[in-house]
Amino acid sequence: MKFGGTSLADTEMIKRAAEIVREKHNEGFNIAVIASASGKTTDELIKIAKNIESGERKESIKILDEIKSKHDDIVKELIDKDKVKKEVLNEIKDRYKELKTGISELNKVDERFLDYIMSFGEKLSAPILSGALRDLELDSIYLTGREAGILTDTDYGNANPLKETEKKIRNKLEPIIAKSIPVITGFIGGSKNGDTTTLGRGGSDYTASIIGEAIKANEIIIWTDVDGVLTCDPNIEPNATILDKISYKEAMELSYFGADVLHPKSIAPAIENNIPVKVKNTKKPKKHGTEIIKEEEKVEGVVKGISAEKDVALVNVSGIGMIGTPGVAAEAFTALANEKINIIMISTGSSEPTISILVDKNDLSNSIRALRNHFEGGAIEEVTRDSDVAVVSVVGTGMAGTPGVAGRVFEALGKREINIKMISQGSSEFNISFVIKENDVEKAIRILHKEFGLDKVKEKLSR
Ligand SMILES: Nc1ncnc2c1ncn2[C@@H]1O[C@H](COP(=O)(O)OP(=O)(O)O)[C@@H](O)[C@H]1O
Ligand SMILES: N[C@@H](CC(=O)OP(=O)(O)O)C(=O)O
Repeated sequence: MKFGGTSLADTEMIKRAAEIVREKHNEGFNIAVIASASGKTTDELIKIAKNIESGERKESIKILDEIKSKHDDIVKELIDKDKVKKEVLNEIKDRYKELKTGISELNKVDERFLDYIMSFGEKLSAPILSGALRDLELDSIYLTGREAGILTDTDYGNANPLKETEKKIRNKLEPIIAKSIPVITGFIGGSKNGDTTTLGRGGSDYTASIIGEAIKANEIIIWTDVDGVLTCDPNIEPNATILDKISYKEAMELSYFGADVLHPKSIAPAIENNIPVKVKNTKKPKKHGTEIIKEEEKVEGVVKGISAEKDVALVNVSGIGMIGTPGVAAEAFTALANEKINIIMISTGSSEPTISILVDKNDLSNSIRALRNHFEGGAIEEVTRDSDVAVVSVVGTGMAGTPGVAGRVFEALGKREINIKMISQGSSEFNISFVIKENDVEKAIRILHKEFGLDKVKEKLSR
């Protein structure tokens, strides 16, 4: 079971989370619990890092003090047993002192130190949730991701578990789970050289599936603040409806292109072992939520969901000299790969020789630099950027082999004057993704949600 930041945001929510764990335990299940940082703590920790960078040390200590007192207040209100309360408050005090010392000793925040700072949110919330379980007379211990066996590479900010992780987790957790309920920090791991690493924003879902895979869990439950995976982001379309069942593939596509409710990497470990992933609402544990499984359920409307990602940018590489010059695309990809830049989407033009490459917005400057450096003086005449873009993805396994879906998508958008800058459809045909102006995203999602009747499906969202 993984509880997201929204599910651990305050005393009331942590109480609910602990009750959910108790109920499942009383049904006879062995459980490993993964905790995200409480509420927006990770964002606050990033602010600390930014303040250190800009020399505002006083401000960073002020934010740290606020984080400490917020967590202290939760513990005082949440935990009744004096012994447990003392243990958890001491843990918070120790972590506070550790980070305060770290802050006062450093002037520059490199990516390694940023991971160290960001890890403190989970290091504060997980002991609290474990304490809440002990307060309910359950046997529980608190572990960091590293202590649980998550060993990663040193790709700070986006670390990947090493091969030996699976066995390490199994050896460590199996004996614990048999007699206790471990509460493990989500999002963080440790490298071989002893550094703390993080798995990418929203990465606690990934921790849950890494651990679920290692201990061969019967199911992985992601507890969050909505009733499940919805047909689209409910903040954009309030008529979003709940998807009872979706396939691993559909969940991967929706999360890859912006459905925050799941981390895109969290599905792969579940697929390997065919472990069902459930997404449920912490405030309404009795509701069925969404079940993510292997089997594909084709729905009548063909399209199941729509997602969008705004943190992207387009890089265009163009020049007459590219015509008939083999290997230009390969060179562009290599230049980006050498900088560890992930290519989200590509398209090529023939009348105007252009290669358009969609990358993460954070990678834009590095992409431009890498391509200009590589191609300067050669076949490429121009490397330009367009950061006023977003990618929208229309997903549904039933789309494969159903003619006319793309036609409907683009006709509906064309009629409402939404200009398409780039299109991609994989050979699996259950996903059409396209790039539009950032400002058009909300409008496009609402148009397509209606066009494919997604607002008419079963249940509406309730929070
Ligand atoms: N297709 C979608 N289905 C469900 N939630 C979505 C979707 N797209 C975006 N979201 C957003 O994701 C949020 C849950 O993710 P997140 O804020 O990371 O929660 P948690 O703290 O539980 O990890 C929801 O509150 C919702 O606003
Ligand atoms: N706390 C981390 C990891 C995480 O997964 O959080 P959440 O479950 O609240 O999305 C973050 O904010 O990125």
